[in-house]
Amino acid sequence: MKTRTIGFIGGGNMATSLMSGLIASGHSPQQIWVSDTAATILQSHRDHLNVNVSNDNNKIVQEVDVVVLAVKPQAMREVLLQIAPAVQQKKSLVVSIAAGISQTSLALWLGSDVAIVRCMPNTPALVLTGATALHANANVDEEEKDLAENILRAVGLALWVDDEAQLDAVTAVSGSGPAYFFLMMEAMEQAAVTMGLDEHTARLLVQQTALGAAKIALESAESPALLRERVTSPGGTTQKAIETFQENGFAELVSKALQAAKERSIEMSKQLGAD
Ligand SMILES: NC(=O)C1=CN([C@@H]2O[C@H](COP(=O)(O)OP(=O)(O)OC[C@H]3O[C@@H](n4cnc5c(N)ncnc54)[C@H](OP(=O)(O)O)[C@@H]3O)[C@@H](O)[C@H]2O)C=CC1
Ligand SMILES: O=C(O)[C@@H]1CCC=N1
Repeated sequence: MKTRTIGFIGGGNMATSLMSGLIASGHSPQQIWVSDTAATILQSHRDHLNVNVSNDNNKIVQEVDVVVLAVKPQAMREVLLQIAPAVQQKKSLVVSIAAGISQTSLALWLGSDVAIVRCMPNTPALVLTGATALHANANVDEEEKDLAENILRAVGLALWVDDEAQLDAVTAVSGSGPAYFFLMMEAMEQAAVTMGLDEHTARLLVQQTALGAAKIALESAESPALLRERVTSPGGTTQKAIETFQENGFAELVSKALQAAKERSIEMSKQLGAD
């Protein structure tokens, strides 16, 4: 497929992860554009990523084939009303990464004939290990689907969902998910220091253990439950820890936390969108 130009509106955390991942996977920085309201952010992207920058969102639409919407959900309405005429005139493919902004809202603010892919990526895109689920509206043709998928696949796993409602669950699982693992790592580090390890040793042991567990889980055909059992010698140390987790409602807590994230995604689409 011909290399396309990609423009990010909003140059914050997620756009930085995606741009860095795209460049690391072989995209030319010259084919990437980014806009932001903060001059310091634009300067940093120009200096560190060598991408094209502008403080004019409509300039981004003019310059690129694919427009990626990477502002906070709260800023989305204003930005879309601002770029809608240029998007319609250029017949741009638009990819939104915003949590809780539905296809209905995006189409209302951009125009009902605009080709829109709504997706939910995550920050490990920065290290080409992202996980993204995508949903296309009825205006997106097969070539545009491939185009959107290729952008997200360049930075990790990319899966399509037919039912847009599933993106609320995806947001709760993989969109927010890296933060849950970091929380676990934080807690394990703190516990390790409390037990007498120095901070550096604690951090290295926790990081390598997380990486090792994720690699085994990915490379093995077996379930996490079976992999867990392999570590758990009867009457040994792991059993004591697992029992402590289970007696204190670990699975219920995780379920409750993910449900809260999913409900927040639904609530955001009502508060910030047109749903
Ligand atoms: N962070 C994550 O892990 C994930 C985030 N997302 C989604 O990605 C989107 C971006 O999130 P994130 O990167 O964390 O947010 P950030 O706040 O880091 O980035 C958004 C950027 O957009 C800028 N901005 C605000 N208004 C405008 C405007 N009118 N025109 C151009 N730029 C503007 C902001 O500037 P300023 O700060 O000055 O307002 C900021 O630099 C959100 O919609 C979020 O739901 C999706 C998956 C994961
Ligand atoms: O916390 C948020 O709302 C965004 C969406 C998923 C990850 N970060």
